[in-house]
Amino acid sequence: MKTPKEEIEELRRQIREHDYYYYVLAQPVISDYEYDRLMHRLMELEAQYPEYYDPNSPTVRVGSDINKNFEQVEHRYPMLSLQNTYSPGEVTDFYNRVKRLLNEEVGIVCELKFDGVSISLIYEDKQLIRAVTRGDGRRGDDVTDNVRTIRSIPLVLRGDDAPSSIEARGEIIMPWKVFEELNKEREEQEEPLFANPRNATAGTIKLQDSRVVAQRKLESFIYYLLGDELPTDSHFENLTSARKWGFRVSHEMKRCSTLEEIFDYIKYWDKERKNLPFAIDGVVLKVDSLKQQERLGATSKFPRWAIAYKFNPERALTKLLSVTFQVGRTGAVTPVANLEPVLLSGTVVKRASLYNEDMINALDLHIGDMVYVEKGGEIIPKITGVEKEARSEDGEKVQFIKFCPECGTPLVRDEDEAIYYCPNMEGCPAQIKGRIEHFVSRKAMNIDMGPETIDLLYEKGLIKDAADLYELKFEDLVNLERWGETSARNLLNSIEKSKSVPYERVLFALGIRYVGETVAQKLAQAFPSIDALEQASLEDLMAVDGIGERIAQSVKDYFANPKFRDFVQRLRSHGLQFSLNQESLTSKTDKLKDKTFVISGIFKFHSRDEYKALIAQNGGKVSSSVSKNTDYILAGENMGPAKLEKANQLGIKIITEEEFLKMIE
Ligand SMILES: NC(=O)c1ccc[n+]([C@@H]2O[C@H](COP(=O)([O-])OP(=O)(O)OC[C@H]3O[C@@H](n4cnc5c(N)ncnc54)[C@H](O)[C@@H]3O)[C@@H](O)[C@H]2O)c1
Ligand SMILES: [Zn+2]
Repeated sequence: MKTPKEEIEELRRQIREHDYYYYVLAQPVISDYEYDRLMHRLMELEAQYPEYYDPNSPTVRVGSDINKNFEQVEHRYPMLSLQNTYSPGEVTDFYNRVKRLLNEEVGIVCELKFDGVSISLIYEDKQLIRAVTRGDGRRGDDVTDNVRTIRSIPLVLRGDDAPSSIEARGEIIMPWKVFEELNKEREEQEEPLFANPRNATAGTIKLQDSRVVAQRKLESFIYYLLGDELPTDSHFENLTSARKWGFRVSHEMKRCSTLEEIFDYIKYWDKERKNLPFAIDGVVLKVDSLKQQERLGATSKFPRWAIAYKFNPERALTKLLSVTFQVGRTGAVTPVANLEPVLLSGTVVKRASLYNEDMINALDLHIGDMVYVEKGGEIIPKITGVEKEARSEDGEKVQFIKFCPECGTPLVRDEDEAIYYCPNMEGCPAQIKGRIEHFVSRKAMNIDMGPETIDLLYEKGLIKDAADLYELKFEDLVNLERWGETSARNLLNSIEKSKSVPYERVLFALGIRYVGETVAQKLAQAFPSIDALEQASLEDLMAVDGIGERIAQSVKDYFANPKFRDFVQRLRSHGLQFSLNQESLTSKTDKLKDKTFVISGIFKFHSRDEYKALIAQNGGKVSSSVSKNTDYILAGENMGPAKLEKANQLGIKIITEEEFLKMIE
């Protein structure tokens, strides 16, 4: 049995550890709910044993996000956290307490609790001069350059009645859609996924390259104003005015004067939050009058005039059957939990991501454990806790493997990303096959072969890398088990056809680390041939919009490796496209003379910009909206329904990519 003192110390240590993962690394290893339980237990013990008071305890201090890569700035007014609760009873207590203390009419403003990163914006002479994170509550990181890229944050305040100097506090958030795209991209690149939009935002706002921040499409909401020039005593009214000055203020805030109204608001948003385009984790209740706020004051950690009610997470309890370790094409090893199927927010969950070793250790997982699963958005569910009481004796502790499950090579750990890699790039079958799979995928070379075919050809020794595909012969294939003339011919045709896949997709197909589809397009535009790309210096590469040091370095590393240079050389000798097709880009015809096109949807053969260029080169015009002047709609997959309807109404001809390319042949 632990003594209370030991338990208090242990909790403080654990919470500090989790603060570091959460605030500094933006990679929490336990759920907020678990964290809040630890904190709650610590508060309970500290109240019971006041002799162990410590001014540095996490119960008295704001968790710090300070990062040594930024300059720290003092806050003019301390930036505190919020008292939080999961219990409706404590909301009632809060309401009764402020009424009793103030002993007069109290208005309460209910707001959404945006799940992002808090920011302080300083305006002087109506100009944004600084943006600072909460830091440790007294000083925060100066992230002005990054914040300037967020469209919904005004750089200059508008209107004659806007105060000349003011501090606006709010939340920077990443909408679900952006979050999901970012994670999808990271999954393709085998980079560690962000657990939720809050962590993705926290990671983004602390990036060193503002250009990358700009691409992440962050948004913001302002929820508090400070300064000597505020128009009224009402927090609600002031925020309403702030809209006119150019701030984005949520329309979902509501002024309430009874407990009943407050609970209606809470109930409504507990359901309705699923329909919001961004994450919220609760609602915030604030005393409306600034004078009353001042009378109530604050502790060292939170104001007494506000409370956050947090929603219970949607989670399910199920059994952990086993853990498998998957090796991807970059050698990154990801642990995956196999679960007894369980229903969670409408879908059956069988597998969950375990992210990395730190997470496995923090959860102290054993096979056979009853575990909690939660969903962070539409993506893969994750394990957020273990029901320790339900643990059976014989369940083996889950340990991260030390050797590659595919080739037996000892794994190496990348400390920056807390990820294990199999370093056997050239010999590890999982990596070799993974690279070929990537090479042939639809968005890359679009060669029609599935993982089973790759497996088979690899096992037979017919392919050892993607360049070998171009050396396959009819005789190699036709006698394979369950193959015949047709399948052999189809595959060879598909391979042959891939030789005309444009340069930027070939670049993507190479599988250079961090070079996804979009990056490949940018590189191809900036370096129109592989020779130019190979010769580019780190600075040349970083001069391209959206290419940071990490990507640039990865490209340099790729071409510095003789094995990869040789691989590229072999592909080249087979006639793949290694430069932008200058001829087709400059050739001018008037095949599309006087024709106006609207481009809509997602395309397989060329990018949207390339189609625009092709239309222009052939004498046509491109317009962004459908009107009676439109001659053709060039439609890819998932064309917008509004455009489709309009086109049908006006009787405009809709053509496919294939049809379009025929027109300019
Ligand atoms: N999982 C983990 O390991 C881990 C670790 C540390 C902290 N946490 C989580 O973070 C919480 C503590 O973080 P915190 O101190 O930032 O508190 P918090 O996130 O619970 O609440 C305070 C924050 O809410 C934000 N907020 C959003 N909408 C707001 C609004 N309308 N008005 C005012 N503020 C609004 C502000 O940024 C404010 O700083 C914990 O309760 C826990 O849930 C989790
Ligand atoms: Zn391996």
